[in-house]
Amino acid sequence: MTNATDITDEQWQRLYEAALAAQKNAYAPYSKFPVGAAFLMDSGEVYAGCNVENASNGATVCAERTAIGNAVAHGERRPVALAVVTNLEAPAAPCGICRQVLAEFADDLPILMSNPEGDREFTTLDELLPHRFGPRDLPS
Ligand SMILES: O=c1ccn([C@H]2C[C@H](O)[C@@H](CO)O2)c(=O)[nH]1
Ligand SMILES: [Zn+2]
Repeated sequence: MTNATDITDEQWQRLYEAALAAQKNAYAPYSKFPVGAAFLMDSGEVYAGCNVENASNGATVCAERTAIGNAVAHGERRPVALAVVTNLEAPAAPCGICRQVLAEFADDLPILMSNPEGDREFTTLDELLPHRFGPRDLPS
């Protein structure tokens, strides 16, 4: 199982920079809360995304979900690390919907939560979503 210590400082830095760059493209005219996210996949490739809001609030998509969609659209399936950048002083964790979406593609996942100042906190999907319902729970 991949954990934060399996990811090198260089890999975390690369992910952070990709998430920070994507955050600059966030479409967040309603919340004014831009978010960037970037996944390192088992291929070694990095895929980023940003939140894309909508005048119909419920149609808003979080950065984590546009980023995983970007990875999946490139044929990738297995994320090994995630970095999320928000403008909060205390870096924010992915929302509940995104946690469930992450659980579709990873059993566990080290997650870096950061901001443009470079403050860093680490968590994992296991910590954020214990006792989850996932693809393994469906009858085959
Ligand atoms: O982890 C998070 C939390 C929130 N948002 C977005 C959704 C919405 O556009 C804005 C405010 O909730 O932030 C994300 O992209 N990721
Ligand atoms: Zn979310």
